Amino acid sequence: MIEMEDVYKQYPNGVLAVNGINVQIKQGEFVYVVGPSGAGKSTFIKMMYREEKPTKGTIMINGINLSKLRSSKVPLLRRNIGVVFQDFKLLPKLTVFENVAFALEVIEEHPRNIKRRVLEVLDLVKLKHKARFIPSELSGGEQQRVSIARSIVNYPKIVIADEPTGNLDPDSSWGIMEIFEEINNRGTTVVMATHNREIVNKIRKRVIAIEGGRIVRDENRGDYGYDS
Ligand SMILES: Nc1ncnc2c1ncn2[C@@H]1O[C@H](COP(=O)(O)OP(=O)(O)OP(=O)(O)O)[C@@H](O)[C@H]1O
Repeated sequence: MIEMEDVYKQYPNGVLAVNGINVQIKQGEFVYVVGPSGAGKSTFIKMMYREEKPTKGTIMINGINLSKLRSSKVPLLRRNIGVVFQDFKLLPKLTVFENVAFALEVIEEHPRNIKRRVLEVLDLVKLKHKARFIPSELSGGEQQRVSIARSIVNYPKIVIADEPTGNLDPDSSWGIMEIFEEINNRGTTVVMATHNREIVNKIRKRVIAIEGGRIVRDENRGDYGYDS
């Protein structure tokens, strides 16, 4: 469960990016976050994985109060939340396998378990056959699939994606969405900020629209609702 109560975020330069948000997202939901550029979508989701701290208000993630979470405990939180970015953020010199294995090596998982789990998630994203490739040898869509594999390798309860199809062509984008749906079908909460109208209107899910740092619409099976 993700819960925000009366959450505000003002950046040091004075911009009020989130202006009083109250929301609850239950375990297993799939939520799109939509809205115009600069509306506060990224700030809203960055606060869920403590990339940004709220200026005011309470954020609870699976019972953990993020405002009270010590910095030393943030890595522990991140292990339970997978994050996917628009620009993939893969390590360029590591192979696909190594990029995905990295998160398990950090927590000193047994090498045998690492291999089994990495191959399992690479199979889910249909990239087992490219385990030895490096990112520059892959298409954008394939690189994003690696980054999704990396995000779920620790069995997180929540996956947060910021504009995951933003750099991809339509075909690759639909492939990425199939994977997110599969992850969600297995019980993982998915929160996705997106500008992709076609996807939001076709694969109907809960839609939270943000404008000027506030939630202006929150609908189950909602539509994208903007022209561009
Ligand atoms: N680190 C920062 N420091 C100062 N201001 C910021 C910072 N990050 C974002 N902002 C500002 O906060 C507001 C909300 O930005 P945010 O990135 O959350 O919007 P967004 O809805 O995700 O936009 P986009 O769709 O263009 O990604 C904007 O005015 C932006 O300029």
